[in-house]
Amino acid sequence: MLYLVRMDVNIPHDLPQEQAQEIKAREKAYSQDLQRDGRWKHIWRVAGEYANYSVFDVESNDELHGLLQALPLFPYMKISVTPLAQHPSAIAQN
Ligand SMILES: O=C(O)C[C@H]1C=CC(=O)O1
Repeated sequence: MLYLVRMDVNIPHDLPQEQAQEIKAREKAYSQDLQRDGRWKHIWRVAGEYANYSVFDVESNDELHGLLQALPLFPYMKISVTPLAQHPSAIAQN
């Protein structure tokens, strides 16, 4: 199942810089592991914003929720999820 996910990041200004850098490094490693195993299919920066649009390919809502909840930046993100279905006019099956 495919999901379009938007993540808006809002790290509090009073979080120590070193701690923020450590969380971002863990986030990057976690994200890249999921990209390598194929469950995090796309990640795009929203131009001009500390936000991304991502596409996940997972088995269920529960699996997606588990992956998102484990994001190191999860406490500092607003996340919105849109389930995707096939469009009848699409020439490619995703
Ligand atoms: O920078 C972001 O958009 C937030 C987050 C998502 C993946 C990652 O490495 O950082």
